Amino acid sequence: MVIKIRQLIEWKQQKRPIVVLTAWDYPIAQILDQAGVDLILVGDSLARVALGYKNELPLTLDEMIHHAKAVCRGVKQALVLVDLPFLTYQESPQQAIHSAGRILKETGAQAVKLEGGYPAMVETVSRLVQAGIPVMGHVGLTPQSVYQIGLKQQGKTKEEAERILGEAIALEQAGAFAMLLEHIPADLAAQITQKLSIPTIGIGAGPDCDGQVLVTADILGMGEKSPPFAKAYANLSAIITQAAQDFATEVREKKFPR
Ligand SMILES: Nc1nc2c(c(=O)[nH]1)N[C@@H](CNc1ccc(C(=O)N[C@@H](CCC(=O)O)C(=O)O)cc1)CN2
Ligand SMILES: CC(C)(CO)C(=O)C(=O)O
Ligand SMILES: [Mg+2]
Repeated sequence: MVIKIRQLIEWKQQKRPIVVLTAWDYPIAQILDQAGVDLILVGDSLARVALGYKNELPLTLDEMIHHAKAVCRGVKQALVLVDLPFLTYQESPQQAIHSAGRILKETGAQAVKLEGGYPAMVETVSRLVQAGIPVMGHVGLTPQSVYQIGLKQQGKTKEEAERILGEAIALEQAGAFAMLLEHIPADLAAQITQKLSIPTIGIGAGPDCDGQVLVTADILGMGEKSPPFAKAYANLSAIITQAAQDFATEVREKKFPR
């Protein structure tokens, strides 16, 4: 990991966009790292895209650590950051320090991300940062609250937009080093980006964030139900299907091996 956290603030000041993608295993991490991605997020979206769960909630800390270790083995340059899974940090600051501590000690990742900017979570972020653990905040659509808020865009009303802006400011004051903004109106994301001195990383948050993230399964055309804001830059599921069918045909026609 050659890219350091202090670098991110310089990139914001220089208006150099920050490139973030998710990874969940060694080969994908290695390819993304060598492609020059700045930050690699071991997102809890791996629950869906790698493990077949219907949402992020079932993912355990042990499962996350298992994947994060594989990712870190493949990365030389990028900064690796890991999502704290659902209910591995919401109980108390102690629980958050314990979980984040396991991630940093057991995987080699440099930072964690957690969801929410309500007062108790701001306190948790402050405690993590005081303990020496770098934290990225995540506001707007927080997928771990799917049973309360669904997966629709957040921050459409003036009150909601003000609450999200306030959460982002409070998390920055608590010591977060960057802020993920998910599925909020572009003008709200632009306003938050302008107000914060730490970088914002957007997903479904318009073009004016300091960086952009997408889930790698979505950019590869492997996402089963990709969000409306995702973009597929390849169609890997078609390529894999073709390769599997070509192999099957050659085996059945006794053309492979030869
Ligand atoms: N692979 C994949 N998985 C993910 C994410 C991703 O980026 N890609 N991101 C997180 C989930 N976020 C969303 C955000 C929006 C939607 C989505 O689809 N929204 C519809 C509404 C869907 C609904 O209401 O049910 C809309 O129009 O806004 C789905 C997952 C975690 N899992
Ligand atoms: C990329 C992002 C922000 C999408 O919610 C994420 O947190 C994940 O992949 O788990
Ligand atoms: Mg996540």
